[in-house]
Amino acid sequence: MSRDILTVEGLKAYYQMNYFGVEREVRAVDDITMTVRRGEVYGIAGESSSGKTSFIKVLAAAVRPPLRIVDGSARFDFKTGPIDVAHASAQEIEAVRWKSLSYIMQGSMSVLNPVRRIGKTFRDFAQRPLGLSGRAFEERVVHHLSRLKLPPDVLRAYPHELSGGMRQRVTIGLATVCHPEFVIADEPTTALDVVVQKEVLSLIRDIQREMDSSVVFVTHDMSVHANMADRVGIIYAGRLVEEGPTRQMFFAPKHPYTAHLVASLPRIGDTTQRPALEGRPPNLANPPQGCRFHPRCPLAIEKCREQVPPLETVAPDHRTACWRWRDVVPLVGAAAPAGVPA
Ligand SMILES: Nc1ncnc2c1ncn2[C@@H]1O[C@H](COP(=O)(O)OP(=O)(O)OP(=O)(O)O)[C@@H](O)[C@H]1O
Repeated sequence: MSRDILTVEGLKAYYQMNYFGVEREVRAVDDITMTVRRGEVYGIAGESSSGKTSFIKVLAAAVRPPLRIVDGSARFDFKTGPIDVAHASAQEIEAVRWKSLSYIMQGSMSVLNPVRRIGKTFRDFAQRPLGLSGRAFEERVVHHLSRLKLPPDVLRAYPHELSGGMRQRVTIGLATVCHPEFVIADEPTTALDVVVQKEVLSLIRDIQREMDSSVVFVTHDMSVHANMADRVGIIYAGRLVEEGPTRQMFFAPKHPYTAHLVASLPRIGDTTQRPALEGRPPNLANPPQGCRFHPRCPLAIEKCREQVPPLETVAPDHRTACWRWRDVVPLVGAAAPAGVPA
C-alpha cells in the first residue's frame, strides 16, 4: 500500500454556463496537483471565492452542473481498491460513500432532513454501508454518539430541536460512524461560537486519530489550521500556490500571499495596523496571465506577469509557486499570531 491515500493530478473543474447564448467559464479549480498521506490532516486555506469549496466538491465526488471536471484526476487508494472520483460512475461512488469516503458539509442543516428524526437519517446514511440492522445497528450508533458526547435521545429528535453545536456533532457522527478512511470537511465550524468551535474541532481530531483516517478540511480561519493541520495548502484564484508543514507555513512562508495571510493575523498585545493587501482577487472567468497573484504582489517583476510559476519543492515537504520565493520575508522571530502555537 502506498504512503499516499489521495493523489490529485492536473485537476481542472470549471463552472460552465450559458447566458442567453453566450458561453462563460469560471475556472474555479485550475490545474491542482497534490497528495494526502494516510493518517494526515491536510488544511486548505484561501480567501473567499478562491475555489476551496469547488476543489473539495471534486474530492468528495459531489460535483453537480454547472461545475464540470475538465481535466485531470483525483485518485483514492482505499483498502477496497483504487478509485478516481473525477471519473468514477455513480455506482462506483455509491460503493465508497460513507464507508471509505465521507463529507462534512458546510452548514449542518443542509445534510439533516428537517422532517426526519436523527435516528432515521442515521439509518438512511449508515445502515447499508455498515451491514448491520435492528439492535446491533442501534447499539453501534448509540456508542458512536456517546463518543461525541451526545445522549441516545438525540436519535428521536428532529434537527430543529437540537442546538447548533449538537447538530454539528450529529453531522460529524454521520460522517464518521462507518469509520471511513478519508473525511472531507468544509468549514466545519463556521457559524458556531468560539467555545463550541473548539469542541467540534478537537472531536474531529480525536476521531481522526482513533480511526487513523485522513482528513482534508477547508477553512479561511488560519488559527484553526495552526491547531488542526499537519500540512496546509493555500489556494489562490483556483490554484495551489503553496503547501508545507503547518509550522513552516506560519513561520517561514515561501509565497508572498501566504506571508500576507500570516502577517495579517492579530497578535496579542500588538495594536499596530495590519498590512492590507491591495486590489481584489481576480475574476476567474478571465484570470490574469502569468502568476495570478501578480497584480497584488509587492514582489512582482516582469516575469511574473508573463510566465506561470511552477510549484517547486523548496524544502522537505514544502512547495511554492513563486518566481521570487527566495525574497519572501519570513516571520521567524516575530510574535506568534493569536491562536497559533509559538
Ligand atoms: N454554482 C456556481 N455557479 C457559477 N459559479 C460559481 C458557482 N459556485 C461558485 N462559483 C464561482 O467559483 C469560484 C470559486 O468558488 P468557491 O465557492 O469554490 O470558492 P471558496 O474559496 O470556497 O469561497 P468561500 O470561502 O466564499 O466559500 C468563484 O468565482 C465563485 O463565484
